[in-house]
Amino acid sequence: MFLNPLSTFSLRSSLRFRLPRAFSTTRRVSKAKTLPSADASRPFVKIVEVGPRDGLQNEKTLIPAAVKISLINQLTDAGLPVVEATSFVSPKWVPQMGDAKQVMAGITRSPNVSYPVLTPNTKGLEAAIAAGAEEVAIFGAASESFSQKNINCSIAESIQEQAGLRVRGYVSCVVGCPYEGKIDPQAVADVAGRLAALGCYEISLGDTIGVGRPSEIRAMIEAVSKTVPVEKLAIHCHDTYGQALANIYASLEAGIRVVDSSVAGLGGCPYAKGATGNVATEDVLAGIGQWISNELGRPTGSRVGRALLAKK
Ligand SMILES: CC(C)(COP(=O)([O-])OP(=O)([O-])OC[C@H]1O[C@@H](n2cnc3c(N)ncnc32)[C@H](O)[C@@H]1OP(=O)([O-])[O-])[C@@H](O)C(=O)NCCC(=O)NCCSC(=O)C[C@@](C)(O)CC(=O)[O-]
Repeated sequence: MFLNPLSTFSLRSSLRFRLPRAFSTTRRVSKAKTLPSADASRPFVKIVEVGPRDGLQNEKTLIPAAVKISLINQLTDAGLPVVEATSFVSPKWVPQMGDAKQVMAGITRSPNVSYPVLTPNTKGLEAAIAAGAEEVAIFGAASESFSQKNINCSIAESIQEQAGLRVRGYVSCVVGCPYEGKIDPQAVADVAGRLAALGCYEISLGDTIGVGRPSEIRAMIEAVSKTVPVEKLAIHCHDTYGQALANIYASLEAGIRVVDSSVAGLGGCPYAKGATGNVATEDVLAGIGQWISNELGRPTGSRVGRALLAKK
């Protein structure tokens, strides 16, 4: 019998994590005067599962569509509220996502779950709509070189291409770029601001190559939140140097309440050499579980949480 390992996390009850008092306004004011405080009206964290898209796009061996469909269905059954399903990009650039239409046709959609798909241009958008996508994610980079390598156009062109949509937006390379090195937080704020101006309901800030440190993530969020309200921001951390959980913690302190993650830590970007997978959904859940247990002054009741934490 196949045992769904995610079921051990009781995901259904942990889709939205109520934050402990450590993140209440009173305790945060002294820490971050310039950032909007986490407050009682936003006491939950939403997980956006990106495993089927970001997680699989860089796999060298073509994965059968049936396996991708089964993965999405299992993640849906586990209770995740958002499962990014695939991307409508050029199969010449990312062959692994060449079956996007088939995947969209094969999944069993839950009315309570969103299945955004990544679209780089109008052609991708049209194909996504034809395949029944109800939500798309668009992406720009904070680095001009990464934009050229990733989607073969400038940052400005990438945003123009998709103007007029109400969609989720990504900004890649928010602290570091594989081609340009360190990225100025203001460059991130500029791209995020333009995506927000297009009407993106949420903008996910991607540490694409996982080089960020908590202090840099915090400074970057501080800069972006002067342009885009922190309520509209999400964090998307790759775990190349094992800093993703610390960076997510810093993001929560800075007021972010949406965290992208990928089951089993799958992932990587074909145009970001050396970048490893996203932070694992299981680790985010175990980390948050450990954190709330600490707040409550008792050990976590999760066997998987204990096993994962024992390894750290
Ligand atoms: C944007 C393009 C297409 C430009 O690629 P191009 O070669 O400049 O585009 P083109 O307009 O010259 O078209 C070339 C060929 O692709 C076709 N084409 C054109 N568009 C599409 C499409 N949508 N779907 C299917 N086919 C398409 C088009 O029809 C043509 O076919 P041909 O005439 O040669 O037979 C290409 O660069 C591309 O597909 N890039 C995708 C790269 C990608 O998927 N990267 C990974 C995602 S980003 C990421 O992972 C980061 C993120 C979001 O997770 C956040 C983070 O971690 O920071």
